[in-house]
Order: sequence, then structure tokens, then C-alpha cells
Amino acid sequence: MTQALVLDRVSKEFTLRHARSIKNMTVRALRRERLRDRFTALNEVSAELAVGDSVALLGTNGSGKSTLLKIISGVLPPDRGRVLVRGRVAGLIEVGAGLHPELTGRENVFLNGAILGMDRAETLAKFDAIVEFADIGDFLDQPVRFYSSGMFMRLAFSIAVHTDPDVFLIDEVLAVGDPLFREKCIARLTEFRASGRTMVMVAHDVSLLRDLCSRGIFLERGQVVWDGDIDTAADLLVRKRKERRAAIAAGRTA
Ligand SMILES: Nc1ncnc2c1ncn2[C@@H]1O[C@H](COP(=O)(O)OP(=O)(O)OP(=O)(O)O)[C@@H](O)[C@H]1O
Repeated sequence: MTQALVLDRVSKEFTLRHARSIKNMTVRALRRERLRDRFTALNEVSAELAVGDSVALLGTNGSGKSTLLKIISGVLPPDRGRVLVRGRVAGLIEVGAGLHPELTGRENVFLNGAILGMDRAETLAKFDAIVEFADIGDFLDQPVRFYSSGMFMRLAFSIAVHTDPDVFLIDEVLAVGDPLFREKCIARLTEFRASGRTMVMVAHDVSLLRDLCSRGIFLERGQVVWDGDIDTAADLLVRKRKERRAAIAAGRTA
């Protein structure tokens, strides 16, 4: 198997500050309460992805999916463990991340293209395709702060998908945007998958994950509790969500 991505015991902790103001800090100190806690967002996550795998990261809210995606993309370093990626990683992990509000759509294509690893010649060669897919029309030469959230999203997605990454990361991007664009994105991702590229995605839409991914990695409190076929992972998510809703309805927090 040619590996596209190796996660080797990846761990990440965050510091949770309970008090932000001096007054709060004083009150907590007097009550002998802790001012901060360490919180484990990812705990020894390991997985190997072969070239061509399409993998969903699943889990209920706060289980660590976005944190893991950020670590894979390199925007966040792990505290412990290693991430090895073969080739170019790109994707959309935070809506609009990498788009500069004061620059025009055109300027952003070049800036964001460069951030995602394309040189000027490559961006020029793909420019028309990027703009056509994004369908932002006359707004191309307007600063992107004037864009609607849908237009912003379309441009960001279009640039990312045209960088032709070896490993494509997608976090919840299909939740925004109009239905037509969503269809276009799904078609593009299906093509991407068929071309043998590797994909890792996070989405709350279970049927979308079933359609686009063949494997699911299920995280619970930052640990892998299932890594295997997507249907089992998706069923697990549906069950966990039900349990969580029932617990909330019963006045417990799960
Ligand atoms: N920068 C940060 N500082 C402190 N805590 C953080 C930070 N980023 C994430 N966390 C915490 O880490 C945990 C995992 O967050 P993460 O966003 O990875 O979860 P998720 O599974 O993507 O959740 P969701 O489905 O709600 O998007 C959460 O409890 C979150 O509050």
C-alpha cells in the first residue's frame, strides 16, 4: 500500500482559562478554584491512509475532528506524535481562511493559490477555470469583504479544489452555500475521488459522508473508537447523537 498520510500517536491539549478578568481570577483564587485546566482534544490518534482513500472523520460535537484536520493541514502543530503526508495537502478547513478581505477576488486567487502551493504560472493557467467554477461574475475585481457568504465560500472552494492537491481536506464547507453550488462541489469531490486522490472530510451531514467516503474514523473525546467502513461509523454517529439528545432532554449533559 502506498501511504498518503500517516498519523502516529497524535496528541493535542488546550489550555482552558476559567477566568479572563482580574475580578474573576480573584474570586476563583479566593474560592481556591482552578484558574485554568489542561484539556485533551486529541489523545494518541493513529491511522494510516492509502493513496486514494476517502475518509470521513466523525464524532459528536467537540470530539476533536476539526483539531485533527488542522493538525493534518499543518496549521496547528501536535503536542506529541507525528504526521507524515505524501505530496501536496490543501483544502478548506476554516471557511474563508486564507482569503484576505481587503484584496479583490482576482488578487485572492493568486495569494491563496500561493498559500496552497501553486506558483504564479500554475495559478495563471488555472485562473479561468477557478473563476468559472466560483461563478462570482462581476465581483472578481471587488474586495472580497463585499462578497456574500456564498460567494466567499465559492471562491475559497474553487481555489482549493483547483490546486490539485494529493490530499484534500474539507471541513464542513458544504454546509454553507446554495444548493446548486453544493451539487457542483459534490460532483467535483466525486470526480476527485474517482481520480484516485486522497480525501479527508468532516461534515455533519451523514448521508453526504456515506456518499463521498468509504471509510470512517470515529472520534470520541479525542480518541479513535472506530476506524473502518463508513456505514458502521455513520450508524454509530446517528446512535450517539440520539443518546446525546436523550441525555439532554433528561436534564443530564452527555
Ligand atoms: N484553540 C482552542 N483552545 C481551546 N480549546 C479548543 C481550541 N480548539 C478546540 N478546542 C476544544 O477542543 C475540543 C475539540 O474541538 P474540535 O473543534 O476539534 O471538535 P469537533 O469534533 O470538530 O467539534 P464540532 O463538531 O463541534 O465542530 C472542543 O472541546 C473545543 O472546545
